Amino acid sequence: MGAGKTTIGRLISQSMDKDFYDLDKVIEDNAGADIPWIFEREGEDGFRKRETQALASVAQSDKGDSVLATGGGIVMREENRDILRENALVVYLYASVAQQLYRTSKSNHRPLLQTGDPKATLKKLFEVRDPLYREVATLVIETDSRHPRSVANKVLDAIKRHLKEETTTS
Ligand SMILES: Nc1ncnc2c1ncn2[C@@H]1O[C@H](COP(=O)(O)OP(=O)(O)O)[C@@H](O)[C@H]1O
Ligand SMILES: O=C(O)C1=C[C@@H](OP(=O)(O)O)[C@@H](O)[C@H](O)C1
Ligand SMILES: [Mg+2]
Repeated sequence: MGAGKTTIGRLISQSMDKDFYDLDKVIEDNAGADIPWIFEREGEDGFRKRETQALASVAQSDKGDSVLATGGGIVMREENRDILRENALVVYLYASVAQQLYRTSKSNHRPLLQTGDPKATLKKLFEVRDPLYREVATLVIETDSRHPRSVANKVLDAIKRHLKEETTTS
């Protein structure tokens, strides 16, 4: 949370002239309710079920030609990691816990952080999720000391380099 997935995803989709989806928005549209409401009524489990359904449906309907920003917890389920690996070039936007805390502090739309100690929560989630992101990612991009436009340019360059390497080695 706060790595910049939604912000950077939108920027790179514009630069690449591709459609952009934010999985949280897909979940909200399907549910006709926002994420805090889903967590309140259905708990995290209910949200995760909706998240997997939404990911599977985007992966199935999309021809692999769009940019998808996921929610931060997408790597928690093995099923989701398999879908990502099989259908996408996955970019892990790395942000330190300090940056995550700073960037998420302006919004109260993340139910998991509506606790007395969001820093401790982010730290705990980071310890579990960072290795899972590294396992599933094609590219890892560091975001801490960069503005969104500069992160987006770094992602675009890394994708171009990766695709070029893929064509020269195949
Ligand atoms: N590289 C960055 N540097 C500074 N602020 C950023 C950066 N990336 C995103 N932000 C800001 O942090 C907040 C959270 O970004 P968001 O894209 O919603 O993250 P995520 O979708 O990963 O939770 C937003 O206010 C956004 O403008
Ligand atoms: O990390 C998580 O478990 C979550 C991250 C959120 O998305 P962002 O990572 O875009 O904030 C959203 O999916 C939900 O609040 C749960
Ligand atoms: Mg987001």
